Amino acid sequence: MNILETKDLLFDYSGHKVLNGVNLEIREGERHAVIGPNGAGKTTLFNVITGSYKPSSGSIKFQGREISGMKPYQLNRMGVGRSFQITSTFAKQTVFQNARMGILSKQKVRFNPFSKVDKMHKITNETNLLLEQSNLAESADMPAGLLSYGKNRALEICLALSTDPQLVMLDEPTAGISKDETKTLVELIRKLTENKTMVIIEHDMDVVFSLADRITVLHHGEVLACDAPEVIKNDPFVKQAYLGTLEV
Ligand SMILES: Nc1ncnc2c1ncn2[C@@H]1O[C@H](COP(=O)(O)OP(=O)(O)OP(=O)(O)O)[C@@H](O)[C@H]1O
Repeated sequence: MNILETKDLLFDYSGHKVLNGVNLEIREGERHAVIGPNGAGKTTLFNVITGSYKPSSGSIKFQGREISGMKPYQLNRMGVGRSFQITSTFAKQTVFQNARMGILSKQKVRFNPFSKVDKMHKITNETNLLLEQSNLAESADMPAGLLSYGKNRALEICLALSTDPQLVMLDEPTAGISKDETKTLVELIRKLTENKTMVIIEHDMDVVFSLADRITVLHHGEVLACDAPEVIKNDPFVKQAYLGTLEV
């Protein structure tokens, strides 16, 4: 069953067509990578699916329900979580406070020191558990701005998952981090997205091929191919889109 489907999705920036009829099918429970050359429209597609941009036309269905045009917070409440390419954590807040925000929003409550003690206690426990699972427990009291870049990316993923979404969308989670940090982050992503559906935009092909069950290739705002990694790896049109050559 498909958890997410887009049909004939169109989007343009003041006349500059970026999504030219995207038909995407994401199966429930899979880890799905969206790849494509720079400027193919990957981030725009994410922004349209997660409600930051309204599509010019076309349909987006999440769990069978039309979500096109819904606001990001509505989609978040329905079970769609996302991370951003650019760090979106609050630098002056501690790692714990950053993580707690997501947990609070899931419970639809604001932090209030006068709230019932057991309610806040539950939220503190959940936050600590999430930080532990994300290997961030030791940095809980540190301002997020002082984390290493790699740990900040881990916090980013932790935030995307803090609302316990069924579908999590990660935009280039490993951008700008070292090979070693990438390995650690990939293992973290694998662990945290178990039993969830994940869609990831990623340029690092080692990450793509080690994580993805299926891959969609976007090219000039259209789906060029969608298949298992072994098939995509050997697709001559994909090679051409990436390398500008048809050598096989
Ligand atoms: N805010 C914007 N206003 C106008 N054009 C934009 C805007 N954002 C992106 N574009 C253009 O839309 C096209 C697709 O950009 P997008 O960032 O979605 O591609 P991408 O596949 O994610 O690229 P990359 O891999 O480099 O991140 C590009 O031509 C880009 O210049």
